[in-house]
Amino acid sequence: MEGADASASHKYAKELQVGVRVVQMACSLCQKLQKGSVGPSPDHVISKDDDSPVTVADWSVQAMISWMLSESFGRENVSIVAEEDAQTLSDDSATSLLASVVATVNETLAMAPRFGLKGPTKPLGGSEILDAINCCNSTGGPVGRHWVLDPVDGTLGFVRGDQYAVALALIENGQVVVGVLGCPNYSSKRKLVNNSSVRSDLWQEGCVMYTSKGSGQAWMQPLIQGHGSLEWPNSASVIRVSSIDNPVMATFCEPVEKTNSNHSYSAGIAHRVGLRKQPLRVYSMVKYAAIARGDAEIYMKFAKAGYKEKIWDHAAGVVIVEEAGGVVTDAGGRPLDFSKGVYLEGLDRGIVACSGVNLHEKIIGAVYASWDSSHL
Ligand SMILES: Nc1ncnc2c1ncn2[C@@H]1O[C@H](COP(=O)(O)OS(=O)(=O)O)[C@@H](OP(=O)(O)O)[C@H]1O
Ligand SMILES: [Mg+2]
Ligand SMILES: [Mg+2]
Ligand SMILES: [Mg+2]
Repeated sequence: MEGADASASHKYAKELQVGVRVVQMACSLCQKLQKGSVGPSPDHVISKDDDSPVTVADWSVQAMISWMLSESFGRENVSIVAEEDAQTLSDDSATSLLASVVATVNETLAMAPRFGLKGPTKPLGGSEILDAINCCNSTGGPVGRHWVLDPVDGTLGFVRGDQYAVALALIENGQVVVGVLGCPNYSSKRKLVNNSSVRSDLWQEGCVMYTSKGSGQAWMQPLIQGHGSLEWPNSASVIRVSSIDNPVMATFCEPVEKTNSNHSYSAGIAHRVGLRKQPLRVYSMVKYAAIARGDAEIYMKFAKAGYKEKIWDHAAGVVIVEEAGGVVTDAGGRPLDFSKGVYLEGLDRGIVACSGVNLHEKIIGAVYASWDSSHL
């Protein structure tokens, strides 16, 4: 694997290599569910206590990655902070749901050798799979190593056959040191377009992006197709942020759902800064991927007051954008703090990711100038 191999002597070489491979496996799992070749219909959605959606894909990816990380690094060495828990799946009324997760996970683990990894010698049972999901209950913090996983980020995008991401990061002593972002519907060849009606089967293939902190480079490889002859190690290319720093030419992206980010506030900022293009509304951390790859220059997210951003929604994307040459801060211009546990504690108003300092300064300046008139 270029990129990860090129830095084989690097401190995080093994973490990066395993991380990229398990995210490749997870993307393959999600694509199979989305194509309906395994498990229930991808739009079979269960509502969590906070009314947000979860699917077989979310649980299956979390179980599979948790099992593979434990297998690769030793269960006792692995601390994982992840979005999902297995409470609903453990319920007596959820036997068919659990059966779908068990089948999906085992089918994916059986493919591990194709991705250069070792799977289990026999299929995992329901209790092992529940255990793999439940052991991702670490709360992170300022000391030690913690993996951070969003098994399916942008579940709504996944359900709608649109953009979604598998996001895995490693935090060491409060700093994000490895980031891997799988984007199954974001072609490594085609640009992102503002058209949520484009069906995923027309996107052909997705990509995985990855980096380690301080490497000064971020990489992208196409998805390994789960069929045909597998070519591993796969080709990888360096990605870089856009060089555009004129607001007139810049594209900004933001969440699709108004409930997740204040669209009218970001429109006000865009106007103040002199952005002319329509916002690119994209589900999930694919927004960070678009900045890192140079398909867009600005990402803004202004959640409602009182909403606390979680580390798994940002860790992988932030380090990839930074190493690709970009800047990510809160809306006050301060770096995001991944050392305080599950939440980005102390976050000032929102998140601003930019391809360069020039645009970033303009956006932060506009936030300061406009805050009094905002309605967040
Ligand atoms: N109220 C509210 N405000 C802000 N953010 C919220 C909120 N509720 C949820 N979330 C988190 O947002 C994640 C999806 O963010 P996106 O940027 O993909 O939003 S959007 O779907 O494009 O609208 C989503 O990630 P997933 O749950 O992994 O899909 C949530 O962690
Ligand atoms: Mg969710
Ligand atoms: Mg998420
Ligand atoms: Mg999620």
